[in-house]
Amino acid sequence: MLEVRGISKSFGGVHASRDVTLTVPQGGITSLIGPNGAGKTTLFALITGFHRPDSGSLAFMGEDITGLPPEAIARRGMIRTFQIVQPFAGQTARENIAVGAHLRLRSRAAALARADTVARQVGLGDRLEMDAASLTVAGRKRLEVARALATEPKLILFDEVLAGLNPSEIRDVIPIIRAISDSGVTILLIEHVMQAVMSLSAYTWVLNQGEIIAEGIPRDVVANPKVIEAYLGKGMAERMANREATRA
Ligand SMILES: Nc1ncnc2c1ncn2[C@@H]1O[C@H](COP(=O)(O)OP(=O)(O)OP(=O)(O)O)[C@@H](O)[C@H]1O
Repeated sequence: MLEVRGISKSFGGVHASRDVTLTVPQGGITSLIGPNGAGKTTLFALITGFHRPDSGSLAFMGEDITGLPPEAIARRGMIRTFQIVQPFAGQTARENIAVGAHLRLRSRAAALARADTVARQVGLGDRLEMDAASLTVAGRKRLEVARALATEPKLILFDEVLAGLNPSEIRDVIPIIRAISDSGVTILLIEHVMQAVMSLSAYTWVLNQGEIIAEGIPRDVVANPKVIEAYLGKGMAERMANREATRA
């Protein structure tokens, strides 16, 4: 569905993406993990046209999308969410979600009706009249998901939709993500909450310093010494390996 081929991007001397190649299959949920600063958000921004790659190419649904702006990519059916949700203050949750719906619907009434439908899908049906700025963090995260869904995407890139939520809020949102996937929308998520990565995603790529260092089913990937080293640092990874060896 999405093919990322040899994408690289530097900011000054920082190689935020180094020759990243991956293919997201149609249907289901896959994920992108990696320590802070690994280049996950940058890769989302490159895929969805917010940054231009220095080299490499992107194809979505079999068509080249390299260099297209975000709106053109969204029209083709690929949308991202943002880690920091910034709703339009002074507008209701319904109006905020309708902004997404306007990508495909010109009529105000149709966009507002679509907003109502997706708000119910994400459990915001009872907060449509609230000023979006007064939503809680969990409410804002749902709003961001709804705004993306309102664009009628084929593929959604979720950037840490669970960040900042408490365990019970996370438990509430996981079934919503699963239901979106079951409705036929393909999902690629960036997530630090490992429990969610393990329970939701069928396949994961691990980024470190802009590079993919491992990929596979999450259970195997989190046991990979290279991945443990990337998260914990070399010293800690070696100590863990020694402890395992002593136990065996
Ligand atoms: N616009 C930019 N200008 C300069 N440097 C940038 C820019 N965007 C990202 N970077 C740098 O690129 C690297 C990757 O950052 P990125 O935000 O993609 O990582 P991340 O894996 O999403 O991190 P986190 O998990 O903390 O959100 C970092 O070193 C960051 O400082």
